[in-house]
Amino acid sequence: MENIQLNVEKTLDFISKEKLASYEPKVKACMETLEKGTGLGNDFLGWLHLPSSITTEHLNDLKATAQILRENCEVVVVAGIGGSYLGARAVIEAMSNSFAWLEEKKAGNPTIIFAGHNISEDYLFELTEFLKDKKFGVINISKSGTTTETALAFRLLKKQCEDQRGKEMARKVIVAVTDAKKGAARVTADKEGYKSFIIPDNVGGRFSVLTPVGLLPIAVAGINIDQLVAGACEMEKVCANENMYENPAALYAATRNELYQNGKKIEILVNFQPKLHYFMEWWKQLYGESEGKDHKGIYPSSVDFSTDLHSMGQWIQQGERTIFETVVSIATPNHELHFPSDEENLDGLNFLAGKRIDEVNKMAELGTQLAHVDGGVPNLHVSVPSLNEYYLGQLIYFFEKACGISGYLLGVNPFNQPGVEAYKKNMFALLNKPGYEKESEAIQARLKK
Ligand SMILES: O=P(O)(O)OC[C@H]1O[C@H](O)[C@H](O)[C@@H](O)[C@@H]1O
Repeated sequence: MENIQLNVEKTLDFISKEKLASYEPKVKACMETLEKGTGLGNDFLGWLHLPSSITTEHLNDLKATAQILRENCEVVVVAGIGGSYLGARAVIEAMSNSFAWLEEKKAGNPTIIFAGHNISEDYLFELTEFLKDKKFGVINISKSGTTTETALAFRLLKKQCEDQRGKEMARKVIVAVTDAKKGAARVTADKEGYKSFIIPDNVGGRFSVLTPVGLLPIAVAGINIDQLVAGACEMEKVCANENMYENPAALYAATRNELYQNGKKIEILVNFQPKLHYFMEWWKQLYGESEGKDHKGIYPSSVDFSTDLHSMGQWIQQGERTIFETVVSIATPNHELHFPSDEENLDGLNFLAGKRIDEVNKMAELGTQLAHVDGGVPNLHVSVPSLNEYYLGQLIYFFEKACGISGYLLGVNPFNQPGVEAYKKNMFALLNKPGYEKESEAIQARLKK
């Protein structure tokens, strides 16, 4: 079977081949540091050999739990934020029919919706209203078990589920994915007797999609987790290659770091397939939290083309030349649709008659690549044979491995996120959370100035 392929040819007008080649020993050293666990953040390397360590027994346990939720729920609400949300959403959106959410909700094939990733009163009000006449279940996902957004949504959902479905059924259709011992989500799960799955200590949130954090909701959505893991396993092998040119993760890490050294401070991840929108959101957290620290790091952004060619296309073509693009391109669509011919040809589109829609999309992609490279935007290209679980698994592992290497090349700890705490501290102080008395006083004094 083919694998995903990375092509960096279209960056070579901007960085030298020789300079890129000089990364080979550095990349090799970073890979060794990851393997030996001798680098910064080395207590968070559980993702590195995660795919190949997943057992059939574990997958069966996840599938059995997923089946209980599928059988007993018309809707399953997945509560989580950041790494406890984006991976599941990325895969579920990529693998679902774009209009499935408009169909009637059915037990046996529940609709998945997400909560706990914002603090919007309107969102939560509308969600609780929508759930009023639904047989719903909840997957409560939080590694720390204390994240405010998720805990807030879960308290509302737990109560509503118990009120609507009774304590006994609620116990059946509420599942927790959290730490083995710590945190409020663990305490609640143990006390209420919920089925629970453990997030390993050594896997950070943004690297956790192949743990129950991602696998459980993905299985509940009826998506093949065996294939997802199989794809990741294949990439685990491919991305262990010491030859940089045969290892897409190594080559991607080297190329983007050399571009960064040449003033390309922003990476835009591009898709021509709207189902990949949330995959790009997942990627942004992965790279943003891993590399954006010590006043360094490429700013990860994303666009959905051709939609955004009609909004951000202008900026990309002619704005400040500090950007490069990485296109994730699906080679063959899953469906066939031919453009019809029209006798009157009032719209003048008969030159497209008989063509597949994807042929037009591919010409948009090629035309965009040529235009943007001409306009001074280096272009990396990741070709994905087709959009399925297997290749999503490959993409996930490829980007994770590249992220580890890239962070070490940059000289940061890719596995922590200390900067995220600053807003939380202020919010807790402003809300007078017990334990934040000093901070509350200080922040109130500051606001009075
Ligand atoms: O899984 P949780 O502990 O609830 O954390 C959810 C997310 O929130 C945090 O603030 C971090 O920035 C993320 O890295 C993490 O994935």
